[in-house]
Amino acid sequence: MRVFKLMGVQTMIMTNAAGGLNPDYRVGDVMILKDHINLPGLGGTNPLMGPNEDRFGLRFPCTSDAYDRDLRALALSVGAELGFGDLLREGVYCVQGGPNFESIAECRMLRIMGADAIGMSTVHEVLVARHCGMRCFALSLVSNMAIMDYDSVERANHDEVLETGRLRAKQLESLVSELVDRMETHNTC
Ligand SMILES: O=P(O)(O)O[C@@H]1C[C@H](O)[C@@H](CO)O1
Ligand code: HPA
Repeated sequence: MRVFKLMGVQTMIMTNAAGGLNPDYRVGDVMILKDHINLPGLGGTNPLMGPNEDRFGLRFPCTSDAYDRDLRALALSVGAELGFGDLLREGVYCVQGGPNFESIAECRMLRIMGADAIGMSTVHEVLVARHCGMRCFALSLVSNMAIMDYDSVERANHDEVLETGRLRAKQLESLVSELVDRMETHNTC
């Protein structure tokens, strides 16, 4: 992120695959991140740990405005214009350390905590990007539904994640391309 910053990048667009926790979500939905829960961060692991690099940003950065409001609104309208507005959601992404998928009890806890989707990436990048003043937009492809039921015979697996990625690749490509075409290049932060 800091190399991008030094290269003059002002806006970061990030994508990930995530497990759906919100029962209204379906495999193949696309969730625009409006906020996150940084589980490793709450546990004391954070990419901004260590001496602060003052030339990049503040020691104690704010995260309540991590995901740019204008870009979120633009993505929703672009998705609607492209004809897949019904797939689009806005929600809270929770990051865990991985590489294992979550247990049933963990999924239930995360849902109670307010997470709509669970994954293993993106938040670290967002924290460093925001620390140095870059505008952030991120979306999650709901590649699988988290297992919440002890009677379920389903198992989270990476093959399903990859398969859903292939299924939605073209739509996500057009969404991101159109977003890039239309977004203002100036940094509003
Ligand atoms: O897009 P990311 O890397 O967050 O994708 C998720 C997390 C793991 O890399 C993988 C697990 O299936 O998908
Ligand atoms: N959990 C965590 N990370 C993920 C998942 C999941 O269910 N799906 C894709 N990445």
